[in-house]
Amino acid sequence: MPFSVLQAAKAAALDKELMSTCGYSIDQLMELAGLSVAQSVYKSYPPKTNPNCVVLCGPGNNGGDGLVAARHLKLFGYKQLKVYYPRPSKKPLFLNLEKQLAQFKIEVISKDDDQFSELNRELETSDIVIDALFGFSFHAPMRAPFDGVLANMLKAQEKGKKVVAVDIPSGWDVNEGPNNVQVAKYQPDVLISLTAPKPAALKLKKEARHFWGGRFISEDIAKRWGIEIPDYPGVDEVVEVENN
Ligand SMILES: NC(=O)C1=CN([C@@H]2O[C@H](COP(=O)(O)OP(=O)(O)OC[C@H]3O[C@@H](n4cnc5c(N)ncnc54)[C@H](O)[C@@H]3O)[C@@H](O)[C@H]2O)[C@@H](O)CC1
Ligand SMILES: [K+]
Repeated sequence: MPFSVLQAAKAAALDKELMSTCGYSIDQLMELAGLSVAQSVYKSYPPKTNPNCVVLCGPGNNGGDGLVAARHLKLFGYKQLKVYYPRPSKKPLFLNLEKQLAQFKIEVISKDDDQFSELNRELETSDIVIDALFGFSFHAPMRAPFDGVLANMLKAQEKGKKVVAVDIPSGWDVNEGPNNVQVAKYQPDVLISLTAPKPAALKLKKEARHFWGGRFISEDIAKRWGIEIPDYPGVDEVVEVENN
């Protein structure tokens, strides 16, 4: 099915509305976002054939979605699971997510050298790389160390690793797509759009798979914001949509 899109400013405003007048907390939305990501990964690259996964987490809520997804992926059966999180947040929500990962014995790597040795070791042994670096609050150009993280992720993708992007491929302009030199060649293999796809999703390569996740919008909100909610199958948190 084709999809309607939500401009960058609207996506941020809707996010605010959900967490104010609608009564949601960020923890709730992030949990459902991360679960959507994990379900999309499972549908695209099941653990039986792709058991090794590294989750690259940025400093904001997009990174938080990645931390949640890692926990669900462990429960879904991914054997070798690592989190690469070079600028960990000190906010209680994020500290708690890290504690939860520790309970599941999922290693979180927060230190590295200039050569990104730790990152590259994980990329080397992974089947799947989850890009949870930046979402709808990103503004180019990408600063260190994330420019280097992204460059190494792209090299790994050239070697055949599968890249799954959370909400927006990191570094893409939310409205325009890959419009700057750092990400000119970046195309994820899978994208999970949260709440609703942003205009950048229209720039996905034809072969990419695109899932719509974040099943937390009521019909009233959807109508008010001009979002056509897709038909989620059964109890799934995600639905696959056609590339426009
Ligand atoms: N309602 C929704 O749609 C929900 C959205 N969530 C996620 O939250 C994301 C948005 O989160 P945030 O607003 O925290 O923003 P992001 O996670 O997109 O990024 C913000 C962080 O990136 C840093 N940053 C921005 N530009 C940078 C640059 N050029 N170089 C280096 N660092 C840079 C900022 O200082 C900040 O720390 C969404 O994309 C989605 O993934 C979910 O967690 C919850 C539900
Ligand atoms: K991302």
